[in-house]
Amino acid sequence: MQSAREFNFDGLVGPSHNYAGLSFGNVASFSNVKSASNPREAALQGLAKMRELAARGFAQAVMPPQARPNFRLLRRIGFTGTDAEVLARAYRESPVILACAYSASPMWTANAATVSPSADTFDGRAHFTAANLNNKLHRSEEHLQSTRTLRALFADERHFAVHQALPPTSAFGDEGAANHTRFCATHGGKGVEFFTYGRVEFDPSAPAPKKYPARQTLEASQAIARLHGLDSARTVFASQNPDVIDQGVFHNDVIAVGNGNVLFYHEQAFHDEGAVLNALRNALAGVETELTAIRVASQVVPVGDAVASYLFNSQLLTKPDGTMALVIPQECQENRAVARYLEELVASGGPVDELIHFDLRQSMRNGGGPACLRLRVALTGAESAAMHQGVIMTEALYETLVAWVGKYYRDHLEPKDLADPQLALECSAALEELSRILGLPGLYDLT
Ligand SMILES: N=C(N)NCCC[C@H](NC(=O)CCC(=O)O)C(=O)O
Repeated sequence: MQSAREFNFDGLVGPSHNYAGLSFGNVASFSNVKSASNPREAALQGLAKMRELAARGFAQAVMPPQARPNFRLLRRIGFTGTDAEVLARAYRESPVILACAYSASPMWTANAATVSPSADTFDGRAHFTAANLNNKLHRSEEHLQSTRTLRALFADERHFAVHQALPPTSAFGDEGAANHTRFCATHGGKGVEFFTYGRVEFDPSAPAPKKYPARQTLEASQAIARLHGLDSARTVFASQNPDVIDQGVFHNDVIAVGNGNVLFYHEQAFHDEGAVLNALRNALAGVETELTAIRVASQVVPVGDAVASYLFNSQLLTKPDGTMALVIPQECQENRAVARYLEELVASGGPVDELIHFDLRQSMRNGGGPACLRLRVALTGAESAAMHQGVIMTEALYETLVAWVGKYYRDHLEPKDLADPQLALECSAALEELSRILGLPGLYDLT
């Protein structure tokens, strides 16, 4: 068995970060619609998290933002003319579609792809499938750039396979790693891949939410397991609890997180909690690992508090000494039930003995916590040497990116600002420089 480390690829927030209320079913996105955003602060908050985790010795990398506005989308739906004319007409006729074309949503890289480390796959390569995100217009074209970015970062086909997104139809609704967790004894050893879904396209009698959309289907999860060549004995599929989707749990990573042999979850997360635990225990027995389940009861933390604080949208990270730290948003400290629970958790003598909290308010107001902002990629030594090195977070890269943000980002964006042609020019100048900073000259197809 080869040893491996888990890299967290955090999304760098793009210069057009704004609040447009585009995600029906995501409570924060809906409640902050049309409020003013601060893209500069958003990017700096994300960078501060990356810097701190890198400084603590965790393997940390950065995933670049995507080109905005998405002129390709706007032109394809009939907004023609010069760039300035396209923006003016879109703003006049459909400001919400203009907001979709401007969304900085690729910052939530947990939704960029599903990743299976090489220890789990049939051909011993790390496999990635870009997520089609076809439930929401503003996210439905991210996969084009995500595939391009992943192929630029993981170009060596001896080590990596990057699959294009699944067909963009509701049967294959796929939201990437937000509904996927891997359990293992060590990152380099064989693991159990755990897929959660909210709906089954071809079984109308299967559980499904009534009020909000289920973004992930069983069919999509199964397709990814097939593409990645996973062993069925070490793959578990589980239905989310549709009632919690209807309370704002639009991705499973809003109600559960896993790392190593630990599943940290709310008792209402799954449709059939007992069956999920049994399936995970059985599959883990095959890799000689015992599941540690940390279950949070509704009496202690009601679902509403979990959604408001993003307690479970935390990163559970294994420290060099083998204990785990929970990376939480500061909203967890501000919620009484959650803060009390967390005090008890770290004092309990269990695997989690440290809390690391961050101010991620700008992202949180769109429903994106610490776990949304990162894509986990477990890599062996040879694989991490083969990936593009320019995105690995170092103190020097941090300083460079802070200066870059200071040069290009606004500190105030309101809906009316999206009509300003100057903003589009600022965004494209910023990305042009960023691709030079990261050493990825062909990263963007700006034609
Ligand atoms: N849980 C995970 N992994 N990711 C969070 C994604 C948040 C994102 N919000 C948004 O896209 C809001 C955009 C707006 O309303 O302006 C979404 O709903 O897809």
